[in-house]
Amino acid sequence: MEWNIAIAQMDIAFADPEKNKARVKEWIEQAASKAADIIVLPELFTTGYALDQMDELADEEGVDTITYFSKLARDYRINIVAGSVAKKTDDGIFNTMYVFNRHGAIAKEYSKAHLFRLMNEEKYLSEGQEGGLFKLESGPAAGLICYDIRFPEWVRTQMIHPKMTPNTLYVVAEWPAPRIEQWRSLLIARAIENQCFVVACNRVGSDPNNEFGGKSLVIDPLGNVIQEGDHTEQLLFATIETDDVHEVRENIPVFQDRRKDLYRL
Ligand SMILES: NC(=O)CCC(=O)C(=O)O
Repeated sequence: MEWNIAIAQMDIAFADPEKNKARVKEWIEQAASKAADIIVLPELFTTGYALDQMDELADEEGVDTITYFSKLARDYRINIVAGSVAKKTDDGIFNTMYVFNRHGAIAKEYSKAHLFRLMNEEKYLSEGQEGGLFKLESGPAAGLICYDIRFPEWVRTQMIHPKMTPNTLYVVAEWPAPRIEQWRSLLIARAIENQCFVVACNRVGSDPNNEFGGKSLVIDPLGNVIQEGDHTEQLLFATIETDDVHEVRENIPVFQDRRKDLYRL
């Protein structure tokens, strides 16, 4: 299926959810006006890494995020990978991705599984316990949040689910500029080893602790970069053909050739 993607490579106003939500609405309007099927937003796009203010800023049970983005998805008939937001629950605060389909229904809620100590996440946030698989009209997909991409075993766990093999990985991030080449290499590796598309949205700009690197990417199942952002705010577009995944997997049948007798995954 031909699938038109928009990536909102945005700056994030620190600790200012209302400003960020208003800004994102504009990106969604623009993406929809250019016939995008889906728009992808960055990690913690409502608050940024205002971790020590999360008690006040985090969205109680995600209600505000669900109400706001479900309506936008429906109004603009666009699927939304709503990056991630801080979600407050009785079990702690999670770094949670919401995916809405174009009817406004929640297709997925996924909380970041691997917390990034270098940015103090483990001091303020709780770890997600479940995988990121979901389905849209374009077929099976999976969500990953930033540091998650450093764990190929976690990505592979999603890919070998008995009921569906994602054709696309959606990655949302606040990845700092000094390690941006690692971001690029890791994403290309995940695309090649899993023979799938990777659609990755990183923020730009800076907060009190980090400068962020942009370089949002769309990568095909052979590892070719088909769209790439620079380090400025921009709405990026790409069209992918999700059926290409089948040809690549037939040509080099990595999933069939796995030695399940030699390793556990
Ligand atoms: N927000 C994050 O998870 C950042 C991950 C990161 O920078 C890394 O190097 O890994």
